[in-house]
Amino acid sequence: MNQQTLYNAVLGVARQAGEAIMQVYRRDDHGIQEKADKSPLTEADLAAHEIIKKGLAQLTPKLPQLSEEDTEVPYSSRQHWESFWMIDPLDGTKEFIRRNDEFTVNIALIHNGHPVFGVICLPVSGICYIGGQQMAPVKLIPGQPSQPLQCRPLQQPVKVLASRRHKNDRDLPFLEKVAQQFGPLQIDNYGSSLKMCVIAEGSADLYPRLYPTCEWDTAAAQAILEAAGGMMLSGDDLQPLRYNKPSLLNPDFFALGDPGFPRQLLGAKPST
Ligand SMILES: Nc1ncnc2c1ncn2[C@@H]1O[C@H](COP(=O)(O)O)[C@@H](OP(=O)(O)O)[C@H]1O
Ligand SMILES: [Mg+2]
Repeated sequence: MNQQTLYNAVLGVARQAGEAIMQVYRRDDHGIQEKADKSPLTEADLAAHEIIKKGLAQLTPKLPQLSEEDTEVPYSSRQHWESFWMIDPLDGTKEFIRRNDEFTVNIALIHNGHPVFGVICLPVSGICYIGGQQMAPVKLIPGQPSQPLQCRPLQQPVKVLASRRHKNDRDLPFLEKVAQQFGPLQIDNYGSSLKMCVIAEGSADLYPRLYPTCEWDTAAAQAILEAAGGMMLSGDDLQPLRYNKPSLLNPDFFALGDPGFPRQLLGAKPST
């Protein structure tokens, strides 16, 4: 199977997972449980996980998988993986539970610690974002021609994206610094990896994430955003986020539509 055929087949797997999620979403009862870390888990997360696991195993039997719903594999094993699938079967579980439609299916291919391909689907609308190093990034809207994704140059008012649920007391000092340089900001809130997609389609400039996330929350989005001309930089070293680390937690990061965004605004971490 050539690469484009494989990537399109992975898109099909993500869409199937989205359909399974919608079957649960339409029910009154989402089958909510609590995970060991107190975060919620629904029947939809598990149904999507199973579909993706089986679908990717059929397509690429030799490639390992790491999913939010199956993180048992120890670092001593996975550190030897050159390529693997990184999966968040349902990103934005809290949005799913609150029924605001802002949740996504995320599948990324990681190669040597970097995401080289990603697909993100929004089950409610059927919209998908797909792209990577070997595939021009596009937005797929059901019933419409595919739309190329291209980040926009930084413009004023600077449009900043933020989580709906997770905030940090370092957010405000950081945003004040950006506003001092660029003037009043426009701030929009979205759940899930959708925030990076909005930057990739050229509708926003910046998403500072100064609150923890895990590698599966960002991998697919990073592949798509980078292919669209943007960046996802670690707050630690201002280098692109890396994957398959001993800890699967991401550092603080900044998703940028314009790679020329002033580094001095990102570099000095605001005091806590
Ligand atoms: N304390 C924490 N540690 C690690 N990741 C966290 C976290 N709190 C939230 N997240 C991550 O943030 C994601 C939601 O981001 P947002 O607030 O932008 O919608 C969650 O995705 P899931 O819904 O897949 O669990 C979860 O992985
Ligand atoms: Mg997630």
